[in-house]
Amino acid sequence: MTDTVHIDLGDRSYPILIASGLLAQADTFAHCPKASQALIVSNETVAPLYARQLQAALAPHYPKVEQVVLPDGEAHKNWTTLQGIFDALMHNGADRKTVLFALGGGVVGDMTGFAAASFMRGVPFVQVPTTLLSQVDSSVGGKTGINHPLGKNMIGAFYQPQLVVCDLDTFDTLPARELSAGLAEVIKYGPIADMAFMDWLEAEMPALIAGDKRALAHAVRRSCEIKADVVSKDEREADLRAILNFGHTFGHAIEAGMGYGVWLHGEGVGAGMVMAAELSQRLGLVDAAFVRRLRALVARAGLPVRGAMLDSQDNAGRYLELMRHDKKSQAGAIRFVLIDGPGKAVVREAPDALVREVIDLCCAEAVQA
Ligand SMILES: NC(=O)c1ccc[n+]([C@@H]2O[C@H](COP(=O)([O-])OP(=O)(O)OC[C@H]3O[C@@H](n4cnc5c(N)ncnc54)[C@H](O)[C@@H]3O)[C@@H](O)[C@H]2O)c1
Ligand SMILES: O=C(O)C(=O)C[C@@H](O)[C@H](O)[C@H](O)COP(=O)(O)O
Ligand SMILES: [Zn+2]
Repeated sequence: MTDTVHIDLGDRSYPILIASGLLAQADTFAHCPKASQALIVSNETVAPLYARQLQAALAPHYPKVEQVVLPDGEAHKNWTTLQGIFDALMHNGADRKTVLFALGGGVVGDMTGFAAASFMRGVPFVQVPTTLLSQVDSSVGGKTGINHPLGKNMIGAFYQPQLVVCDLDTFDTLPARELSAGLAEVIKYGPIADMAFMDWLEAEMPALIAGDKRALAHAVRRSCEIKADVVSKDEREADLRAILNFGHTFGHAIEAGMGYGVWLHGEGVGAGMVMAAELSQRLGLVDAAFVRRLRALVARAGLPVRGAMLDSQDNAGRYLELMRHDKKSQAGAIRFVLIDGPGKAVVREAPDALVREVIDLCCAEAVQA
């Protein structure tokens, strides 16, 4: 049975379909925009696994279905790879109705969405996420873009897909490290919005790690519900949507500071959530027991609970330098997503001295789960 979560954005509303076997069924795509051509955008890892199935499912709906295969990895989330999508569109004679299908994880999804937002000033696109992370987070909500060497997702656009298709069977081929990375974004929804979901995650973590489809289906559904609710209230991150950035201020600094692809996005978010929780505690917003609880859950998901060392001379200084580029910063002041009591997030500044204390503590070898 297919679960459907609706994201309510007026004329930009769309459904998120969640089930096993969706990718291989032509019916899944019956209500996609009509066009003379579709372009599947995937990468060298995912295309050999799933592009043939998707091509067959799209064939009854589009006279021509083309493919472009990108290099794999966060290090390729840049202008050069984006140009490859535009080249494929131009060489295939794409027009304003051509539909792009993003088949892959968040890297493919973010770049395909940005290509769709900008090609001919906007063509439709569909998200077909194949990682846990992309099903629970990146395929939903319309943040698209590429990285700058100094900062994550610095260039992009808000641009919503027409449809999101979460086929749970794609988890069958997902490496364990990528499953854990996806669990970071799942865990995030508990402290910021739903402590009952955090209780559920604590109980079901062994099943999730083992790839149990029942548990994963619930995690995808509940994550999409929470994200859809937040995005529908604040599509372009005027205020509320920033809570979805919990763990990301530190995490993005780790990704950029280590070099894109060394730490996975979800790994940065895992350690980043622990660091943000430590900072929340120092500001008197949560108690030590809550921080311990979150750290233990992150560790049980197979994620790092310590930050990376970015600079042997002045590690905290390097974090601060990178975090000043964060999109939430205002007038040079870094704004953090903090936990203001379990299940509630707040976005605010923190004194540099406290931030340094947290970085020094969390990047030291002694910190254990
Ligand atoms: N737009 C948003 O709201 C949003 C939200 C969260 C994350 N992101 C972005 O998403 C990216 C991370 O996404 P990700 O974790 O999916 O990483 P990813 O796209 O790099 O995919 C992870 C790895 O798994 C491979 N893969 C994908 N599906 C597979 C499958 N079914 N079987 C086997 N291998 C598979 C990929 O080829 C890749 O090597 C980051 O760039 C992050 O900034 C965006
Ligand atoms: O959708 C959002 O809003 C998020 O913040 C989700 C994050 O998980 C995601 O990594 C997002 O791309 C980060 O946004 P950014 O604006 O900090 O680049
Ligand atoms: Zn994220």
